[in-house]
Amino acid sequence: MTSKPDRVVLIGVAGDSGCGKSTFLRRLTDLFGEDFVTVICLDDYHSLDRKQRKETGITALDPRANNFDLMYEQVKALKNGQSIDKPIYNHETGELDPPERIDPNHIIVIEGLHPLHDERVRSLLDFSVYLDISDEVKIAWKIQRDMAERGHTYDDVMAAINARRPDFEAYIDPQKGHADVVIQVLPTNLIKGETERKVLRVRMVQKDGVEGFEPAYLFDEGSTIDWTPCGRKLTCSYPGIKMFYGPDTYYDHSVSVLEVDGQFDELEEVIYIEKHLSKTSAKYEGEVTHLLLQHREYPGSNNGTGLFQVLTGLKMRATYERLTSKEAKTKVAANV
Ligand SMILES: Nc1ncnc2c1ncn2[C@@H]1O[C@H](COP(=O)(O)OP(=O)(O)OP(=O)(O)O)[C@@H](O)[C@H]1O
Ligand SMILES: O=C(CO)[C@H](O)[C@H](O)COP(=O)(O)O
Repeated sequence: MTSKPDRVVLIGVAGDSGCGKSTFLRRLTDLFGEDFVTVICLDDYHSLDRKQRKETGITALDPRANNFDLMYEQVKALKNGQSIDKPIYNHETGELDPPERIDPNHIIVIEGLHPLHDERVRSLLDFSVYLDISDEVKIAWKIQRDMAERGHTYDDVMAAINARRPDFEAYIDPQKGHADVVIQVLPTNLIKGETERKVLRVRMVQKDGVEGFEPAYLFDEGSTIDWTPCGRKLTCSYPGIKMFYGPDTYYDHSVSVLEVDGQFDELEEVIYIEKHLSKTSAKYEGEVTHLLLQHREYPGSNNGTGLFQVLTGLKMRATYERLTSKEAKTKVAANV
């Protein structure tokens, strides 16, 4: 950690396993600096170990396999500036290891299956994102990772996804109704029958009316816009790129949606799109493009997943800056 924080800002990153949380977290630590951010994986609050889950038939996605009372107490303590002794779930052994000491930090990220499930934990969050990967894309990513890197067969991957589905739908998916931003990753509409899921349609669903969070928009705030960027200014080979912006309703609340379908051939040219976006929370024109270029090797940098992860990171930075400057002003006013 750098210096003792005056105000701990708490961020939630929710999503199923294998949905790109690690990539998003890398973008966040790049933005804030590693020492400034502490990431807590909520798997550490599993109350049933692997053997007990197997015996009872309760999955890790089921709230009964997780200790939300402890999660709440510990997250609240960190937010109040107190250190905690956090349990550790060991994915190698499937058991709990002895706890580790975690000190408060400027930014604490709680990431995993359930950051938005428990009302008490949710109420502590200053900003939240849900990574919503459609089944088609999730299968493609899982196959790519688990077959190539972890030695699983196609049938293993499909069996694991199917076994998780009922509890995923019951307990994980509904959390997206509570998130400030939902990043939806869907198959492209540009190519009929594309099954490789290389080309993606990505939507950034931004909740309206959240204090201090100004949704980014394209061209004209509140309008509905379909935009095919100019082929001379943004090189994009077949099937091209399409963007959309407009208002919508999501889980009974009003949202502003940004969408990119397709992929960028030349990442440097994303500046052309950035110039047409407003309220990005960038500090200078070109910062969004610069952040994407900094890590062009991260998966999704050449499409809407990278672009919207960067934009969401900037919104988190804006929240951090707003809350910490408010805290400082309150202290000055109170002469502390
Ligand atoms: N934006 C993306 N575009 C293409 N593939 C991606 C993208 N994000 C993630 N992937 C693929 O999905 C895999 C899982 O991503 P990542 O490790 O970031 O997910 P995770 O949610 O942290 O998973 P876990 O919780 O299981 O560790 C990556 O190895 C990569 O193959
Ligand atoms: O969804 C998960 C979150 O990462 C894991 O499946 C869960 O944590 C259980 O882990 P393991 O399979 O290693 O016992």
